[in-house]
Amino acid sequence: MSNARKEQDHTAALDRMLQLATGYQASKVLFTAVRLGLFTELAARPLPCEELRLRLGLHPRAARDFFDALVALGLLDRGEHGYANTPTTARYLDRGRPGYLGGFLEMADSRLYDFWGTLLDGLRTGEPQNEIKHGGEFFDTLYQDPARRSEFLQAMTGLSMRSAHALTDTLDWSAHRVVADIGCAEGALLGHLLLRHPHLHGIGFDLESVRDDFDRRVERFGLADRLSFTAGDFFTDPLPRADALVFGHILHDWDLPTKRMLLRKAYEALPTGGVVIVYETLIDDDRRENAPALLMSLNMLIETTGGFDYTGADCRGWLAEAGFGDSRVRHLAGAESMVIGTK
Ligand SMILES: C[S@@+](CC[C@H](N)C(=O)[O-])C[C@H]1O[C@@H](n2cnc3c(N)ncnc32)[C@H](O)[C@@H]1O
Repeated sequence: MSNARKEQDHTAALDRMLQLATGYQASKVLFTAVRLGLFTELAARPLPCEELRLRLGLHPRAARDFFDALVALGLLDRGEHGYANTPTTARYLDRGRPGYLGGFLEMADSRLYDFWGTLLDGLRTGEPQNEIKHGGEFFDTLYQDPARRSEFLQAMTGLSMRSAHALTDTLDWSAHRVVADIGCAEGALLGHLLLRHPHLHGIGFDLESVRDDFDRRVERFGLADRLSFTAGDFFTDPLPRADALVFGHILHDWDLPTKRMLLRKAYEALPTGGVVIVYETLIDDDRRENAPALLMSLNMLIETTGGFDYTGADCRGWLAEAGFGDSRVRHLAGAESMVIGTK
């Protein structure tokens, strides 16, 4: 390799490193815009700088820099009528739209941003850095505060939306009748799936404390005759009987013995020919490429006592141990993939 080429490579790698080093600034600009409701404010029409500033209650000193930083980051457009949403922020960051993803960003800001500040402590001790840093169980502790519970569950809906759509569209559902979503949160996956596939019935299985949030969200779908909630604890209760069981972002919350236990329970609950669908930010088998999945695994260090993300090959191994004769990995959307095991 020539010296000039080596120098170019260094420069590119250095630029990338510096971009990573200041990534928290860009994150915080995005979080703050979501928290201010800036994208919702722009839903009806573009707004000139001064009007947008006044509506958001910002001091004049840095408002223009803030808005133009969002333009430079590709999160706003600016034209003759002022600042406007991009097609993507209009679709995903306007609180009035059904695809609103801001719940996840709001939670990333209000909880995770500070918790990640003590990543080093987590790496040194192996202990979570969130509300349970000084003891307690994650879901029990979080769900004691109804506002935090709802914020978390809405965040899950936002986080899982793209995979839920991909799962609905890419899998052949014609052979299935009853689908149970284990740890269903607000039930958005089942709502979307059942609207698209009218022959399906759905069971959302989650802790009793999630029931109200589930009912509130699925009411909008008008699916009361085909979609129900079963309260249960997957540590102590059997899983609902269904011919397809979905585990979305469940296994990564727990340690290896729990992951194995849940897949064994899934095997017991399914009829022959039934399927289990596990979806997450699966790490690539060589553990070099899917950075969001590896960062998600570190997020499990921050959030849980024993959770971690894993590769498709890992999951296929656990499925085989649980008795599933056949399994395959399929990409869903973005950094997420699913593993499908057939009994
Ligand atoms: C990380 S969230 C994933 C939610 C959803 N599946 C998704 O992908 O968006 C984990 C879910 O598991 C539920 N959960 C936690 N512990 C549980 C338990 N012991 N039994 C049943 N559900 C549980 C939580 O209430 C929460 O809804």
